[in-house]
Formats: sequence, C-alpha cells, structure tokens
Amino acid sequence: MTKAYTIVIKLGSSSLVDESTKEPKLSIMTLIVETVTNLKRMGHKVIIVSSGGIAVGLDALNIPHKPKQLSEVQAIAAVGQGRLIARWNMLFSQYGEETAQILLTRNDILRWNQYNNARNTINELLAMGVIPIVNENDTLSISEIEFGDNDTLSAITAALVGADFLFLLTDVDCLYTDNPRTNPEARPIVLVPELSEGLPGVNTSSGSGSEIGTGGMRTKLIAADLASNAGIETIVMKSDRPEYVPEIVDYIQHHFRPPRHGGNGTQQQFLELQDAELEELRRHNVPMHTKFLANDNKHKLKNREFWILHGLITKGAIIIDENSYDRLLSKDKASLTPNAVIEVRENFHELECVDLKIGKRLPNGDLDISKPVQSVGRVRSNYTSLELAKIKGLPSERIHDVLGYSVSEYVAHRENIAFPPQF
Ligand SMILES: Nc1ncnc2c1ncn2[C@@H]1O[C@H](COP(=O)(O)OP(=O)(O)O)[C@@H](O)[C@H]1O
Ligand SMILES: N[C@@H](CCC(=O)OP(=O)(O)O)C(=O)O
Repeated sequence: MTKAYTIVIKLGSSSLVDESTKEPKLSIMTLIVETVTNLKRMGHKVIIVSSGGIAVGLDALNIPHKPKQLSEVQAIAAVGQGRLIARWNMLFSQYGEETAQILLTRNDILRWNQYNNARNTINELLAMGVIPIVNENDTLSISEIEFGDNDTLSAITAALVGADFLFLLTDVDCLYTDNPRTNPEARPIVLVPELSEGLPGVNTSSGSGSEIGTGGMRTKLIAADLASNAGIETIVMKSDRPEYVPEIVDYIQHHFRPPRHGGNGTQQQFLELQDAELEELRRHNVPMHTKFLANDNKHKLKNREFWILHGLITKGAIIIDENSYDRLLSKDKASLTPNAVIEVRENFHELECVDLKIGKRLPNGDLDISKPVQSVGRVRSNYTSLELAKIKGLPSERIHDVLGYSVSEYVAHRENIAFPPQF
C-alpha cells in the first residue's frame, strides 16, 4: 500500500527555460504536469516551487542577459511571472487541474501568525485539490527580505507545510564529488545520511551550471540541510524525467534501508556507502538521484524553532556565557535573563530576531575578546539593543531600576529561543 505523502517539487530556471534562447522547455513542463497529476491521483498532495520568472521575462522582453540593476530585474520578473504562471495554468488545465500562485518574501512570514497563515492557506488549497505554485516575489523583494534562491525557499515551504519529501529537480542527475560539467572524473554521491557532518571530498563551489540558475549545488545542500532539520527527506534528480519521482518515492517507501552505522562514517565508509547504494539502485531498477536522509524525530526541529532559525531575518547579536547557554539547553529549558548577557552587538528592535552567541566572561564582567565567539542559535529579544546594553549582566529585579520600566523579566522567553538540533 502506498501512503499519501505531501511532496514539494522544486524546478530550477534551467529546467523550464532554454539557457541561451530563453524559450520555454514545454516538453519538460508537460511531463511535470503529467507527473504531478498522476501523483495527485495516487492520493499524494503536491506543491510546486517554480523558478523561471526572470528567465521568462527576459524572453518576453527580448533582453539577452540578466541586467545588473535591481529595478530592471524586478520589472522583468513582473512580466515573466505572469507568463510563467499562465503557462503552468494552461498545461494543468488540459488535465482538469487548478493551480494557485503564491509569491513570498521573508517579510510575509515575519510574524508567527503570518507564518501560520501561509501554512493554513497552502493547506486549504491542497484540501481543495488545487496545486499551489510558489515562487519568490522577485518584483518586490530586496536583499534584506529575500530568500535569495528558490532551493532555500522550497525547503522553507516544505517545512512550513510539514512535507514528507522535497524533490529538487535540476539539470544534473545527482550530486557529484565535483561539478560533472567540468570534471569528468567526478563520482556520484547517491546517499547522504547526515549532511550536518559535512561532505568530505565533495566540491560544490563552482556555482550555477547556467547563466539563468542561482546558486548551483551549494544552495541545494543548504536546502537539504534545512529540510532534514525539519524531518523531510530531500532528493536531487534530473528534471527531464519527472516520471521518476513516483518511482523514487516507491523505492524509499518499500525497499530502501538506511545504513546501519549512524551518520556518514569515515570518508572511506562514506564512499563504500555510495557503491552499495548505487548497487541497490541498479538492483531495483531505480533512476539515479541523491537522497539526503531526514533527521529522526529526536533531532527534528519543531515548527516554531524552524521558523525562528530559518524563516526570520536576523539583526545584531547577543553574546552570553557558556554556563547560561548550558542552562538554556538543559532539560528544564530556562528562559534567557539579562544576567546571562555579556555583550550586545549592532542595533535591533524588540521582538526582532537576533543571533545568539557564546563567549568568555572576564572577572570584571566584560567579554574576553582574546577568546573566540561562536554562534549557537537565535532569539527574539523582548528588549531593544539599546535597552539590553543597559541591563546586561544584571539580575531581572534590577531592570525596572535601570530602565524605569520592565517589559519582561526575560530577555527572551523560552518560546522565542531556538537552537539547531544537538547531536
Ligand atoms: N558537486 C556538484 N555536483 C553536481 N552539480 C554541481 C556540483 N557543483 C556544481 N554543480 C552545478 O550545479 C548546477 C545545478 O545548479 P543550478 O544551475 O543552480 O540549477 P537550478 O537552476 O536547477 O537550480 C549543475 O548544472 C552543475 O553545473
Ligand atoms: N525567483 C527566481 C529564481 C531564483 C532561483 O533560485 O533560480 P534557480 O536556481 O533557477 O532555481 C525566478 O523566478 O526567476
């Protein structure tokens, strides 16, 4: 029996538009429409994250290369996004399927109720049988509020709706030890049990493979890391055979066995794992892809933690001492009080999201600048950076004396503190 899954499928610009002519790749889009329709008929819920707004706009306006100026790119995106969604709509309508456009920036999920609202809307669309098609709102997005690339946006979308799978469809069939376009010796990496341990011997620094893509394999690894933190399995595969998606889902559900040793193992074990998994794929006649396994339930972020760590824009930093950090991590999960704070960096308003760092406190209470400072998580601070600079190092009872008022006894309440999964 096949379980009903929620599946996010992300398509890069290079899969939807020809890199040099910028003409649409209608054959791939049609295959995707067929696949999504089939997945829906099997009972799965599918969300598409579609890039291509800018590339389609370049084609519409006969502009050969993406301009440097932001306002020009935003205008091009406004033209292209409309055409792109019309194209999806036209193709899906051949199968009687309805689509909905969702354009997001980080500004749209700044508040917890906005984040939940986005989830409710997408879930409502899925319940109505509509296929949500998500993209960044490139026309209104500026660097401070942009997701920056659709790999990251797709992972955030997948976490938002609590998806089971994130498929990143691109122009290579899987992750390799190096860019396969430039290095013919590159070896396929088909299984990554634990991305947070790093990928020794894997080089993804060469960026996008095309003029119209953003980020290359590097942003796909970031997306896979975010998704696995949210308990979602990520698959990288080639976009020209989307009908492989259900085959891969079936393989993972019925045949795939995770490696017995937890994590990636040594570099040698990691490479052996690749050979073993390649053999399994051949044995079961499963198409090439890379699987990034999801964190187990114990190491999975809760919705709100994910939102604080990966949804919000951060400003400034709060540096605390190691003992206070240990207390925040402890089982009884303390809140952050002003006496834990050694130093405040840059400016932030109340309830903005701030980087939480640990450093060493000198006997006089100041930060020991000869020792490293390390980022450990994020908090939404009840106090502004100016207020916090005045009350740092003090017990909560002194807040009122120093400021003349007290918003809270805590710098950040427990529900506004988030740490990455601790292994
Ligand atoms: N280690 C690697 N393995 C596979 N592809 C890589 C690697 N390093 C860089 N790349 C490049 O990443 C490209 C895919 O990313 P990108 O061009 O951004 O695609 P998309 O538009 O689908 O997001 C590939 O075409 C390839 O050239
Ligand atoms: N939002 C942009 C795409 C950004 C992006 O990440 O592109 P890609 O690397 O092709 O997935 C657009 O619609 O053109």
